[in-house]
Amino acid sequence: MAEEPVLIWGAGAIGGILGAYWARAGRAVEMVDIEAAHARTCSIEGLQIEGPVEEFRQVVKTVTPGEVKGRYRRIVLAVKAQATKSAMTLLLPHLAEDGYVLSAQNGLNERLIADMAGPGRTMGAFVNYGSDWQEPGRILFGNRGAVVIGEIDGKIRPRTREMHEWLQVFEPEAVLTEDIWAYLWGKLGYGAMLFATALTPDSMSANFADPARIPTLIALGREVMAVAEAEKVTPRGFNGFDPKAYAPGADEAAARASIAALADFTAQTAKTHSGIWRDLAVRRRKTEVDPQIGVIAQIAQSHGIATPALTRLVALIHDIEEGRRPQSGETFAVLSEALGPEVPGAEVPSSGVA
Ligand SMILES: NC(=O)C1=CN([C@@H]2O[C@H](COP(=O)(O)OP(=O)(O)OC[C@H]3O[C@@H](n4cnc5c(N)ncnc54)[C@H](OP(=O)(O)O)[C@@H]3O)[C@@H](O)[C@H]2O)C=CC1
Ligand SMILES: CC(C)(CO)C(=O)C(=O)O
Repeated sequence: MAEEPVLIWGAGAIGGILGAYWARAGRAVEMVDIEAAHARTCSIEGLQIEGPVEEFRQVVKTVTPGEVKGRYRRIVLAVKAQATKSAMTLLLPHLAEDGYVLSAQNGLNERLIADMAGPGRTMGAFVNYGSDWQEPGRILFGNRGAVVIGEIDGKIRPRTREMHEWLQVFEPEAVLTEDIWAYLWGKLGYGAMLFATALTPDSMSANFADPARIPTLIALGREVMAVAEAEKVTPRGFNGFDPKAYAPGADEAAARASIAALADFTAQTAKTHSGIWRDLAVRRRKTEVDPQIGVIAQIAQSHGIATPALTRLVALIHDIEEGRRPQSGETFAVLSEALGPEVPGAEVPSSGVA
């Protein structure tokens, strides 16, 4: 009997790459995407993966949500966080009773997926490879990065091992964890910094290497790690992000060493700018700031923790989304200002937008 396909819901930068690698390895995989032209190209001419990691073209059967038929036991969700609810509404009729949704996203989407599908039908993943959807049928694979999979209750089941093995087809160093939340919170710390880099036109690496911006980047990491601690999560590190370096009371030198490692890691990718920067500067659309960063500020409030940098960051990203501010060094300086004069770089330049 033919193997039952894994369904990837969202065939963009993250989902499309998984689909292309799995199909190339002969795995049964199908994809769903709302971009009809992209779905058509992936199905007929093939999805072109390009960039320094590997270049190949691979046909992967891809349909639009309205064309999905039947039920699937294994669905990988790879849409932006703000599309999670609408994508889940569309996919739930196609999720088998004994199936599950594996989130391959940034943020705490597993919470919403568990609310909608049930905790028993939810699995988590943390992904840190870098990729950009370029146009229908073309994705840039900029760099390899950490890939981790785990159950939201921490228990490793046969299905977890099965999907770990699938992920290893794509990333041989993929990790199977009993604490996926530790990685997701680690990525939230790094993610907050990435949102700050997107306030500017500069590359991720240039931001991490800029002495004037480093104290603010560290402050963001610290705010997220303080909230993680209040949530009783001990974040795990990856690709230069060392969560202990940003923990309450940690040494400043450790945080600076982690920022230097992030400058180095992000210097070695063909994806020079974050997905957030790309949403703002290239796709001209809303970012994941509310479900990814706004949500941390909300959780912080429930613990009575102040997060001035995260709160200001959310407002500044909204300003850029809505055309009230440019992506500029001045906009970054407004973020630094939220931290008070003791943080270097906090003074807004006279030409800046207050
Ligand atoms: N790209 C990267 O390097 C990394 C991304 N991530 C995270 O991975 C997640 C996915 O991001 P990424 O792959 O970059 O995003 P993309 O926008 O490249 O891909 C998502 C795809 O899903 C489509 N889509 C949107 N809504 C639906 C829906 N309801 N049903 C089916 N398809 C839909 C999108 O179409 P449309 O564009 O028209 O909305 C798009 O083609 C995000 O949480 C991101 O933060 C994590 C690590 C790295
Ligand atoms: C930078 C990256 C690819 C993580 O490495 C990311 O998560 C993003 O673009 O938002």
